Amino acid sequence: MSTRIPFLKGHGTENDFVIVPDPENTVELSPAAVAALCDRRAGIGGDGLLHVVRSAAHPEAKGMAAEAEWFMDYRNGDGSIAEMCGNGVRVFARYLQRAGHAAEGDLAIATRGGVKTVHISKDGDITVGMGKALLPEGDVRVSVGERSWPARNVNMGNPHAVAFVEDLEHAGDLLSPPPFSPATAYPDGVNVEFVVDRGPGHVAMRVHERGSGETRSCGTGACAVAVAAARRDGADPAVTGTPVTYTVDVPGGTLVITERPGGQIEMTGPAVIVAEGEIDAEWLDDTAAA
Ligand SMILES: N[C@@H](CCC[C@H](N)C(=O)O)C(=O)O
Repeated sequence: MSTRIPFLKGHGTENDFVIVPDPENTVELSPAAVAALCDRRAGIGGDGLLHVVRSAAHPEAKGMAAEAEWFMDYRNGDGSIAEMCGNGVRVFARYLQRAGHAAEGDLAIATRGGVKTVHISKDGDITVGMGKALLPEGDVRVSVGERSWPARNVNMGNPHAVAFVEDLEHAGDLLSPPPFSPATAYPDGVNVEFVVDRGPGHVAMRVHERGSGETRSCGTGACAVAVAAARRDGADPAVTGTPVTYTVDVPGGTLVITERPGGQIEMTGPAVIVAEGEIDAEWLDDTAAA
């Protein structure tokens, strides 16, 4: 009988993930293996994969082990690596709670974007301290078909281009990455958000994620959108000393983003585990090798 690898499936505002608990980092997850697992027809299906490893057991996270016991080794659905995943880190925390590795309250999680603190609350939502946004200077444009828009360049550990549009339908089918200019703006690719206003402090977005395609939510993207909207609206907590909160509707739900006067951004939203099972290791090896 072939070896079985435990997995779970979870989502945060319908940004969905295959979760592979692997405390001692013994499961080899090549890019091809991750893409096979995230395949929605031939695999389990997911926008990305959360490899759950003890920080001390992962070469990229050893240095964070004193601060955070667990490392979120996040991968995009195409197998590529990203610095950070805002919905993923909440789902990661939910898994740790379910597995008995964490209780309600605060928990530090190591990510490639540094150590993040999540708060698991009684009401079921999970808040994550996302750190500060960087707003690199430079004009960027993104386009879809004949239309193009100026985009705000926001870095949440990973790169985002935020475009305010008149109608979310103008983003089209988002089956391929929206072109951007100048072509040198994002040498490692970019996540692109299309945003419309819904009311004061309230916006809605669609996103094309680097390495995953259009997803029903993106946590880092929602934070980038909230910061871009705040600056557009003339709100900067560093100047006023007052926190600024935006509600961001995504196709899969709603996220609430608050930027504090020190620049720290907090994101609150749901995180759900929906299933668990076992992966056939022989299938995974064969598929990844094909
Ligand atoms: N869905 C995530 C972002 C995942 C990484 C992104 N695709 C990238 O390549 O930067 C989120 O919730 O933040």
